[in-house]
Amino acid sequence: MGAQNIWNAMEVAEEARESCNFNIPSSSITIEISLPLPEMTPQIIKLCKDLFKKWSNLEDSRFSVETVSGGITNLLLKITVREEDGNTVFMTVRLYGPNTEYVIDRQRELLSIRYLSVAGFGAELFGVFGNGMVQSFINARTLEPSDMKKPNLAAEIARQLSRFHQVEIPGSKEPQLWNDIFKFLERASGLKFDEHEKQRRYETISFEEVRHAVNELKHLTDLLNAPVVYSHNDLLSGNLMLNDDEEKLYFIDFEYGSYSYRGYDIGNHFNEYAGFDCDYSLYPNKDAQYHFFRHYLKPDVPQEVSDKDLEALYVETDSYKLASHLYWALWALIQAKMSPIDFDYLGYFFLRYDEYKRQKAKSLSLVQSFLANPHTR
Ligand SMILES: Nc1ncnc2c1ncn2[C@@H]1O[C@H](COP(=O)(O)OP(=O)(O)OP(=O)(O)O)[C@@H](O)[C@H]1O
Repeated sequence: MGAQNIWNAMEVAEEARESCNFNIPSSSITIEISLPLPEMTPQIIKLCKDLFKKWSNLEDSRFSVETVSGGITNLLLKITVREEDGNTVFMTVRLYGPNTEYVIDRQRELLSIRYLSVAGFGAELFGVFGNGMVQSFINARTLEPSDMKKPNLAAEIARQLSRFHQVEIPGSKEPQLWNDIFKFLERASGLKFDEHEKQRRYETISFEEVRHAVNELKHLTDLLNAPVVYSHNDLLSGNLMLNDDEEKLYFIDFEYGSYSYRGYDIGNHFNEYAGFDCDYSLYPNKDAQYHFFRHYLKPDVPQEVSDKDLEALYVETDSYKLASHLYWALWALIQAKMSPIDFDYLGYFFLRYDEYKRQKAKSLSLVQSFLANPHTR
């Protein structure tokens, strides 16, 4: 994962276009992400004119550019274009953050965006350029962590996730979870920090122990033969948007999407109930999980889901939630070294790894007794 250079977006666009037969405008322009907005604005306008030829003669004053979010990973801008016929177009321009190619496979992302947007998910892709992409602006509010547990919203997220998991993305259907975790582990275990304090904290980590944890969990979860689906893999509140008037829920941000285990996507989502403070006591209880599973497994007739199917998905989700802790813990270590963002990524590693250790015994014994009981399978 992430082996390609982000600057090969043109090749990526070409490949996506060829394989999907979609016509995505592309531009070779790259935009320096660290520029202040007033200096960046003329370059963004130039980019829009280069991508969308119908605007090439439109006056610059008809474009306005504002910041939507500095995100943890990217810079997102809102572009408003007032066309001469009175029509107004709203778009977003996303600039990839520096070094994000170490944890994000842009080729995989771009291909999936195309197919997911055709299936009705996320923003529409309008164009790609050297270090980013242009998409439709979604008129909706971003959810808060506490929204996700509201029964109506949880049911809607489950229904949408069920549909999302049915989308077929061309290419290999091999689950990527463990490949990604092993790649992260390899990278994360060979880091060196310039700052003494960071290096000291990093050296307290036993990678032998982490490797053992990964192998043990892989071995056990493999025995579950969990269904493999196209997974979002980062379904946190910030990636869920809701238009309250239309009661329409949007999944956004497919940067981490890949074929993976359905229980992983759900367990990862449940871990996000912990919110920005990482309060894992907010992980949904069994009743709340069953509510979600019913709407996920049988969106039209949730009450008809069998106890056996509920229990199986409960065990699957509960074991893969551990994999989500390991994944994001290792991701954080790489970010601690690579990301220019001032965030305590090392601290985040310990938060996720410690939570894995806290949950491990209970979750592993649950899956072991499930596997040992032929009636549950
Ligand atoms: N197409 C869109 N239309 C309107 N708002 C959007 C759109 N895409 C993203 N946003 C808003 O910008 C925020 C950040 O977007 P996104 O999660 O894609 O960026 P990111 O840089 O990957 O952030 P992070 O790394 O924190 O997840 C979202 O939470 C949402 O509020």
